[in-house]
Amino acid sequence: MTTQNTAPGTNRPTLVQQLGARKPIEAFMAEAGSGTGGPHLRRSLGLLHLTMISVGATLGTGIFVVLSSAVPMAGPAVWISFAIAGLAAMFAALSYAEMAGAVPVSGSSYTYTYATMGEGLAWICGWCLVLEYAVSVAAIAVGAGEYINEMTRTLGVDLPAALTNPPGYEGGVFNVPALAIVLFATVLLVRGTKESAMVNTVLVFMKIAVLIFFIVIAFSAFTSGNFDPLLPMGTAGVSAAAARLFFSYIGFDAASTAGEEAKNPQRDLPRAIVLSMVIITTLYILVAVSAIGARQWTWFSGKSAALVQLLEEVTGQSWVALLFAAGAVLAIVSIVITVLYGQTRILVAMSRDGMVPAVFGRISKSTGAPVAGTWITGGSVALVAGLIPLGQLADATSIGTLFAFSLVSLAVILLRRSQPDLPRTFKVPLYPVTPILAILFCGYLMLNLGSTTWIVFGIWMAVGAGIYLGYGRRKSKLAAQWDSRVKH
Ligand SMILES: NC(=[NH2+])NCCC[C@H](N)C(=O)O
Repeated sequence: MTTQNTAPGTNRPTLVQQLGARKPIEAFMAEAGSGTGGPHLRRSLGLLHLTMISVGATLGTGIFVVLSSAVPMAGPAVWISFAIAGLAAMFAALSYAEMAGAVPVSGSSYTYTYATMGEGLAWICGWCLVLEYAVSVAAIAVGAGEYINEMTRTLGVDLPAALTNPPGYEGGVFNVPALAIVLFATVLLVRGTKESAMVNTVLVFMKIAVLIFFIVIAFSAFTSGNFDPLLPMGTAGVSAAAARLFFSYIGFDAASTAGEEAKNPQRDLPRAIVLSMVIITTLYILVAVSAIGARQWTWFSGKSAALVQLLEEVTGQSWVALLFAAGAVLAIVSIVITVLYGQTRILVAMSRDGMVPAVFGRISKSTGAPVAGTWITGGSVALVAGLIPLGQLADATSIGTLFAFSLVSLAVILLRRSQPDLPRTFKVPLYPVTPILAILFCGYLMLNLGSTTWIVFGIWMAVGAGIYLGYGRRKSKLAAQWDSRVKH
């Protein structure tokens, strides 16, 4: 190691210069593609696997539980709430599709922000992504204990609460199912991307099958009269429910973290992102329409597991509860695989820029995966999931996610202005209306989240700023090159 670059020379940028420093897109592409300086990620994913990564990260526990709280808010028009939330998500997804096609590397919104808005916002974005990915995946894994408990109870075995809940929550000591699922995903990811993507694809098909089973059964009890009156809670109820439902659409961006492992990223990433949104929105609206068709909207209020109860009543069978609990566990496993995958790839990109330690970017020669980084990330998430009840932090993930989404839409606009001739395999329709609407939608939903959530988010960002000033600012590769740029 030479001491030249690390010496605090007078040529280093000032804080303001460094925060605004943008890294050229050509530099991202060269680092990602060339494989200089050691093994690099392998290109093994086609359109199906990429789409299933996004569907896997999105289609989750949300849809299994959320109807019970959304139907009383919106009435039979809840399917319109799903459509509105889906539209908001689709606007953001279109922006992701354009950026992923133009800058197909693994850092997702962190990279897009670095290229268009500078290091400061890029770090903030990367730190928000840790909320969206690592923290949210731990929060989701925590729910696994509940469903596994439900499954074993149907089979006549009652697992001790001490082993299925985090400490301080219903007599819990350690949430073993949460730990086990995260470790399973970690081991799988260490073995290789292709293997993980294959397992994920199978799991996604299974969870889609459970939802289709629900849709078919519920439609068999369809009564069109249940949709009259359509708007008993007024249009305000419909939009409040839409804000609540947005959570169930988060995750479609996961494919954009696979930029360096896609066989044909320019073509397939935009397609995978848009396709996954179409699949998810269709399924959600069908679930909502069939559920309301089967039961009057007032029936849903106060039922925590409305979908399961509905199936039990319509079929008269109790094993459907087991099927649904199994569906929820499968959903959690595939979310954990895909979201953990995304987090490790974002960290690979950040480590290349010096924003996080180099160990996160070390790719194994034999598996082509960032093995050390995956163990560190998976191990930490597993411990957090087993030990910490994540209530408040989980809510803050929505703000972090929405913030990252709005940055991506802003990046679309900035990049169209700064590099109009950059090859783009996908362009958002109705530019600039679509990205502007996406930003407005995200901002509106952020404002709708409670004040405690904002405080938690503020604390999270303050911690992030501290880490940047203590680490990223000093280690930034871009700032180090600044030195040489000025010298030569
Ligand atoms: N990238 C993520 N944070 N994915 C998980 C989001 C939660 C998922 N949409 C659900 O309904 O359960």
